[in-house]
Amino acid sequence: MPSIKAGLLAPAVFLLVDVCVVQSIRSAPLSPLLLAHPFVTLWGGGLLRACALIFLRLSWSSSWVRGLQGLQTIGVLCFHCPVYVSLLWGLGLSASEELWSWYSWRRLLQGYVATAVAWFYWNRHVSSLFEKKKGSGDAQLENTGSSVKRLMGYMLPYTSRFVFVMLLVSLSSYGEMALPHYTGHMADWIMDKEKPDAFTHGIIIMAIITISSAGLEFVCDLVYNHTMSCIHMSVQGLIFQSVLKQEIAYFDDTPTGDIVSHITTDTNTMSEALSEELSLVMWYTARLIFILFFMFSQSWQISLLTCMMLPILWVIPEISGSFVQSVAKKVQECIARANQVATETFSNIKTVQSFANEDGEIKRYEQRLDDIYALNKREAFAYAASTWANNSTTLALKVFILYYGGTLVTGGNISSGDLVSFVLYELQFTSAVDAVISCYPEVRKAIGASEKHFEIMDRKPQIPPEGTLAPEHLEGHVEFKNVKFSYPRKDAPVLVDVSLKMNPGKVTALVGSNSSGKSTCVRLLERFYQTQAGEILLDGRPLNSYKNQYLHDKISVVSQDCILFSRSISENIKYGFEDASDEDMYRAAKMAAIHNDISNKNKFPSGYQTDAGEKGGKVSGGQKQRIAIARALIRKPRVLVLDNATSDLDTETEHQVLQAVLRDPTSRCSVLLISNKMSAVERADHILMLEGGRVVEEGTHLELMQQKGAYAKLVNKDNQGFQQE
Ligand SMILES: Nc1ncnc2c1ncn2[C@@H]1O[C@H](COP(=O)(O)OP(=O)(O)OP(=O)(O)O)[C@@H](O)[C@H]1O
Repeated sequence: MPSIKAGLLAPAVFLLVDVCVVQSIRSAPLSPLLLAHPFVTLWGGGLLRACALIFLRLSWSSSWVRGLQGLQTIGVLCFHCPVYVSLLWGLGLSASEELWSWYSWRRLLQGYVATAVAWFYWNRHVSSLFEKKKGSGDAQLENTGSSVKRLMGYMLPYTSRFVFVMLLVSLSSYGEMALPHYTGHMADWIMDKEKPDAFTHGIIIMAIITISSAGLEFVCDLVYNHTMSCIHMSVQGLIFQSVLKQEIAYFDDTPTGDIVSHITTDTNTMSEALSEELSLVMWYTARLIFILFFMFSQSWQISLLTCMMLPILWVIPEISGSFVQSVAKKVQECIARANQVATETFSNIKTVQSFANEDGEIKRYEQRLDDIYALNKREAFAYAASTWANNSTTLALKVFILYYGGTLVTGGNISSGDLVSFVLYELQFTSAVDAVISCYPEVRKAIGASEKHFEIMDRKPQIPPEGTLAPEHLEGHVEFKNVKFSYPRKDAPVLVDVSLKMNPGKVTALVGSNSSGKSTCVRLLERFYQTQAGEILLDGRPLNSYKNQYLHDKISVVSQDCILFSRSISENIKYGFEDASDEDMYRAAKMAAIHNDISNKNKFPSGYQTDAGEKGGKVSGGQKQRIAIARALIRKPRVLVLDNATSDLDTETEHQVLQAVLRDPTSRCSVLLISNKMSAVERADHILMLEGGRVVEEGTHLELMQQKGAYAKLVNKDNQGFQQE
């Protein structure tokens, strides 16, 4: 209650002061000089009113009064009458009555109504088009501005198409809006005995306009939708590109589902909202302009009246709609409570029956149903009242316009045809204004959504720029020098101090318990992350000085979860290396000990053309791993990393693959073997034992077994597990 009082106090005080000022001017003995210049009195009076109210505004603490709204209201209240009278005078219309009666009670009351209407327009609709969201500042406006600029940037290559579309929209809207004009005049032409052909001409013109407008609309929609889908595709492609460029840490932090939904669903929603809503805003704005043009050219008096009555048409559905909504919400809550009783009863049916409380539960449920029934009655009443209120205000407006229009027709100001056209325009006008106002927030929302897309597009991958080295010949020597590393957003270091060397033609094995950091070493070698201290050298040069593409060609990694794509085996082996010859593919498959399997029609019915199935579902685990190894070997890498990639192979096949790789003169590369199978590790040339991110032991299998340290323990544990199995 106090807030309502405080809210009403400002307008009440302003009203009182204003009435006092106007009545003082009215009763003041005006000097003969002023009487001779009524315009000076008119404008001077307005100025005096404004000064008094502005003075009051300065001494008022209410934000509404002190804000822009207060100033606008004062402006409309004090100057609408001087402006109106001056306009009448400027147009050569009779202004004498208005000039001498502006301070009468009737005019004063009319002035307040006009001010209230103007306030409503500004407050409820016009200002909402420009308003910033609560709590957001200039930054958001700036963001929106820059997003609009960026979006325009994507539209720029299609400028000629958009100009064409705008032209078609204007022509089609003009045609459409000219129809009510002709419809109205049909009434005049039927009666016109002097021009018997006018009616037929009118019909022909209307038919031509209708067909042309529909044709233009069709072409316009076609061009517009095609252009928007081109823009959508290019934006989606750019987002995909920029996401792909991000560092691996970005993918660690961002769930894959989010990324995919962002690239597909979010961009789709944004584009659809932008293209659909923007097209609606475009169409209805064009229509609105032409409707206003035709309305004002038909009768400026009824046009002004319609504009003034429009807020009533908006405010009544808003009030009645919110009442219906609040009752509907209560009904939903009541239904939920009734459901809760039913769920509780049925889920605890044994307890209910054992206490013989069936009747009690039925009563409880019936009480809830009674509540719903009572609310349903209220909802039905509210709905009927709201529909009645909406329909009767619309009808009242029409009757009012017809009455006023009728007086203008009988007064000879407009023809009856003009009035009919006007009523038709009035129908279109309300729906066009409604459409523009309801679509605009959607366009803003879509622009807001685009900010997120641009954020991703602008994101710079947080890895140092790639190097320039791409030497023709690479030996494949790898050296980790006192490498220290911890994952982003993870404080504890994963690698504390790791030093290791890998040499061409040799197998270096990395072993250790789970989470000791083995795979992390591989990720660093692939340059997915950056070391925090120490360095990784490839042929004596820092890894970062090599080109990315070159590095990934020369270092091939096969991991345990090797993924095959739903394509042919041949396409899977040549993945990312499509230019490779079939001979290269056979060579790689032979080295990976999979060629014989693929050539066997019982296992692979179409040989290399057999489809691997989704995620390689049609291929066994061991075959999948060997195909993945062939995929790595086809590139003739200088460093081959097998990170648990031979877990599904028996020890003999694994050894056979490694020997083939090491013996082959063209691919005599450095091999890093990470495996939980100690039998596979045994044959490595050099073994490093990792524990807590440190190399705790290193040497050959025999040397390490003799040390009887951590490695020996691991081997013994593995053997025990094997024996138990
Ligand atoms: N992307 C990541 N972000 C944060 N922490 C990670 C990430 N990947 C691995 N880790 C953590 O780093 C540590 C070492 O992981 P790593 O995968 O290198 O161990 P591993 O020795 O290969 O283990 P396993 O034998 O089980 O595969 C683990 O504690 C793991 O939880």
